[in-house]
Amino acid sequence: MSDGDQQSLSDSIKGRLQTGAQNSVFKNKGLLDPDTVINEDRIVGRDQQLDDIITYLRPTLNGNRPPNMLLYGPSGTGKSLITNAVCEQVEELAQAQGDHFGVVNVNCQTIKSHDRAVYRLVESAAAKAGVTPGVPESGVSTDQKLSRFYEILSDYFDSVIIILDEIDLLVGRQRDPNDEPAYSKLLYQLSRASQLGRIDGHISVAALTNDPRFMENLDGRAESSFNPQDVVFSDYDANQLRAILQRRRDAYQDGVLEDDIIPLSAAYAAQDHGDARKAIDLFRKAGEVADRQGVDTVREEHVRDAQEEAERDRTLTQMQGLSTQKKLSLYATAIVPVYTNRNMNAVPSTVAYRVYQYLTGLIDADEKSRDSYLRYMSEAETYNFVTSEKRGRGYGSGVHKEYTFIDDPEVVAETLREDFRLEDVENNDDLIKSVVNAQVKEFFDD
Ligand SMILES: Nc1ncnc2c1ncn2[C@@H]1O[C@H](COP(=O)(O)OP(=O)(O)OP(=O)(O)O)[C@@H](O)[C@H]1O
Repeated sequence: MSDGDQQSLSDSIKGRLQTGAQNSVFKNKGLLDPDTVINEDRIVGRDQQLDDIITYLRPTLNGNRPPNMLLYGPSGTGKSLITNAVCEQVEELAQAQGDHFGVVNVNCQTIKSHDRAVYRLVESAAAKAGVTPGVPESGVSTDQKLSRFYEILSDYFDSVIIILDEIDLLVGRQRDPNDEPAYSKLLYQLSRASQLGRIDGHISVAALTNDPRFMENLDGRAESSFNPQDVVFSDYDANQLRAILQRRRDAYQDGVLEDDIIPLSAAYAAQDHGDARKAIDLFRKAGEVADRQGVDTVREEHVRDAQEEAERDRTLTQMQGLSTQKKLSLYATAIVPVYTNRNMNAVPSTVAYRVYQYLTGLIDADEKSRDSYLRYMSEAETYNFVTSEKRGRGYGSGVHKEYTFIDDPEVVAETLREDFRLEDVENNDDLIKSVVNAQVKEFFDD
């Protein structure tokens, strides 16, 4: 490519990028970003929870220790938002009166062990204090890390709130189901720390969870020393979700939203337990669909498309978490309607199980019994991948089940094939096709 050609290609790319940006239906898309921390004036409702948390944290500003808190409710009901909003204000007021108040925030979702959790606390506290962690991530005991954590808190803060988000997911490596979960041990240590004089200032813990029975899983010692004040967050209804979206309406350009967009996004999210995160995601995705189509208004059909896309993504994510045997059972069932020459929606379990048996041989996996296959498929039914119906095939022929896929079986098969072991299957496509057709023929022509 000559220099001139190169230049005109860059200009054309630049031009297309700029045109795209100018034509977007969004004005401030960041407002609909899941991680954006919004201003208080965009928070809708939650007055009771705000009041409670304000009451519990107020003592901090008078030099007293606030209580521990347990905030629970389904996902997307504002637990993190409200907690962080109050903590931010406490931080500002404390700073104004010359106190050192700190918020140490850790999301436990991906933390695999108690030791890792303690290290994350060290990292977070060090970042807040503007110092280095001062202990290595590995090679020293958990107790040394914990001591460093307490040292940072004592040296740099008068009072600290430790926010442990999704605490119920910090289970740790339990060798035995009766072992104490990592969160129980951590809560015990943190809530005992100031009582035992291991920290000079005040600390209190705010644990956030979706699990209303969280306290039941705590060890007795942890339960009595943690002893939190509860703050309950309930589902939002469609009206509340509507109000939440209304206050972020300026994420869009003026006049691009058709009237039904906000009510429809809110209604879809309300059907699905009233999760504000879902409502906001849907509201944003509808605009993304409109942008992709290059149109300048967001219409009802864009919300419906976005909702379908979201459902599909969720299904696929769930599917990727299945064990190999379950994937194989589902895959064997999905390829029957895809590969058969007949027009077929409902897949007889007899056919699918034979295809399953053939596939286990092909990829050298264990062949499970027919009952196991049926069990795996019942599970697939509870995940909403398929629906099933019992069918008799005439006198003396017994009863079998028939499975119908909720999503397109071709998409299901493709997703599952991405799994490493099912890649082998791809290389034998023609063979599998002929096995499927032979089994279908045998079943229906018998
Ligand atoms: N009352 C509200 N007003 C405005 N926005 C809200 C409100 N409640 C939640 N949101 C928004 O919904 C999204 C999810 O809220 P948040 O993260 O606080 O939920 P959560 O209850 O902590 O969820 P999870 O249990 O999944 O962590 C965020 O983008 C937040 O800004």
